[in-house]
Amino acid sequence: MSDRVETLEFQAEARQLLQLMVHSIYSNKDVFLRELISNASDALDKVRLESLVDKDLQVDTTDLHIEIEVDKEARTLTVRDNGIGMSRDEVVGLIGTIAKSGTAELLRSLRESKDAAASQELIGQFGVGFYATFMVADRVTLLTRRAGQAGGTRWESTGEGTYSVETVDDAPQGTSVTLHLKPADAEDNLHDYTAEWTIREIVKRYSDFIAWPIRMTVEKPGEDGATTREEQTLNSMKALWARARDEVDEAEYKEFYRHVAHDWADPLETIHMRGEGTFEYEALLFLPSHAPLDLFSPQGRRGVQLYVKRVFIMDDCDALMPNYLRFVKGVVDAHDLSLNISREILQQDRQIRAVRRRLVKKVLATLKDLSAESYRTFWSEFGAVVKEGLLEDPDNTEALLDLVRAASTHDPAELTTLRDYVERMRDGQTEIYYATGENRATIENSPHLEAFRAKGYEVLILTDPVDEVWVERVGAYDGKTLRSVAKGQVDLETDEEREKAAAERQEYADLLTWMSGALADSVKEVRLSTRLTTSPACVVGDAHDMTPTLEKMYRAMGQEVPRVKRILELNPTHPLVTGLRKAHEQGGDGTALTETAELLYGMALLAEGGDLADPARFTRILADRLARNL
Ligand SMILES: Nc1ncnc2c1ncn2[C@@H]1O[C@H](COP(=O)(O)OP(=O)(O)OP(=O)(O)O)[C@@H](O)[C@H]1O
Repeated sequence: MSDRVETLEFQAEARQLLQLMVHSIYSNKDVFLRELISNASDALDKVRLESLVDKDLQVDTTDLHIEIEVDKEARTLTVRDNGIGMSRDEVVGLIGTIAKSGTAELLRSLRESKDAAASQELIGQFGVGFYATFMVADRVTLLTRRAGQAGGTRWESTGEGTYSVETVDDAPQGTSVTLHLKPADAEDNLHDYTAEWTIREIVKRYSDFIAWPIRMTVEKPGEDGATTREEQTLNSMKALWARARDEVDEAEYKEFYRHVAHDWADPLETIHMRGEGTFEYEALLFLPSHAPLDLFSPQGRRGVQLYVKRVFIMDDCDALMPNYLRFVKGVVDAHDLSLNISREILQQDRQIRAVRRRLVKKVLATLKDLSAESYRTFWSEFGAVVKEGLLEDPDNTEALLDLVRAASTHDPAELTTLRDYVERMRDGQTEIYYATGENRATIENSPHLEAFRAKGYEVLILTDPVDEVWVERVGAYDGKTLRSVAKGQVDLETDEEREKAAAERQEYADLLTWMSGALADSVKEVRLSTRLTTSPACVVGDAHDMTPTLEKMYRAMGQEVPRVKRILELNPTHPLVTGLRKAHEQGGDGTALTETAELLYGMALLAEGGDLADPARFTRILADRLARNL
């Protein structure tokens, strides 16, 4: 029946990824088998779970397994499972499309990266799954039937732009994927995937821990010279997390990590623990060595799978790991839960909450004990996420503050801990100074830092968007207030300087009153500064005002926030400011004075990397002034 066959186009992003696979940018082609086995294993997990939850589902789960079959003559390799299978719509939706978040970014990064090794790394982070088959096959056929449904679906493609889907009457439940193999090519790392030992070796290396039997019929020489055929299970099927730590070697942990994390790189650290007593569980968790592309995407994949007595229950078990540790990957196998447990019930469960608290403590303790080098890697990849914990997890504030690393004016290259900052604090210094902004260069050149630098005070340089928020929320470290250099009054002066400042305030009183009026639309006050040594002016906030970066951040998120007027501070030793005072005293031209005030305010905004409200007006006034002085 012709209406049963359809030729469809791959979605644009899928097509681009396939191109990469067909032209095989990834040198380790063997991994295609791991990907197929991994998908089959997930499909078996799902059918077992569905049959437990839905008693009416017509499905035989007595012999769930994966089968590998080769045909040397036809040069095909088939991976078959009797798992959940896919409906026709699912085949089109799941195989013809890439719904994964981060795909667009991945493709953009791949286009921009000229270096082959970097491309491999990127694609490895993303995990190409089923498409990896096109590295080794020039045609792939998939036959599948969803558990509980009558008809099946046959899908086929050469990986070049289109695929066909056909409804078929009879297909066994589950999925079989048949690869029409490209010729072996040792130079291109394309092995002969019809050779028994090759398959055996790949399965052992990548998929030994898979909890379902992976079977293959192998040939054995019989006694009389004839060959006999026999079915063998290729994997040991041992759930890694249930084994004692000293019975698992590094290579096994790494492979398991790749399976759960869909990451082709090695983990940074492995945490294998067991909870005993009233609520028993085993946990095998990993800290990745690099951030996934979707780390900051709300749809991003999160880390921990929940099993109950070896039965897979769910991916992304958010009840077990807080959002700020979403990069932690792994498995928790809880012994005393119902198989029908739902996400909502898990969130409420007292014991699960206790497990989560222990897991969090363990992860934080592991991070604290990482070697300096590993921690550096960790912090550069995940620091911005861990700092979210300072907003989300008040119970662990202290531990989290000890994990924080920040750039500082103390050292141009090395990050510092808060503890080390405190130890370096000067005599009489009671506060921890920090500056926030988009990048180090802008912050370092900002006028706000001048007096701190001149007087030798160390300032932390915070450039992650979350920094603005956590410093406010936490407020202090080790009893020392965290104080922004761009907010409130700064008091770094000696008594003598204080006296001088009081006299200056008298002198400048008229100018300040007049300027506060002239700039009333833009600022709430004009005052003299104690933080400037070289710049004529800067803008600062009141101690509890929202900063411009935060204002921008909220607006970008679509939130309406009131515009916060800031304070303009003048440097009473700068010739432009003293000159303005004199001109004002002598009752100079009102328009010219107002324009000078505007220029001062505009320069202060520019110096901190801010935006002018009316850049055209600023430029015109400036150009007029320069022209008059030529
Ligand atoms: N053997 C199978 N049985 C049932 N569904 C499958 C099977 N193979 C693939 N699928 C479905 O197709 C989807 C896409 O598979 P694919 O391997 O491309 O990506 P993935 O497994 O989701 O992620 P990753 O790329 O990280 O491995 C799967 O999520 C699954 O829903």
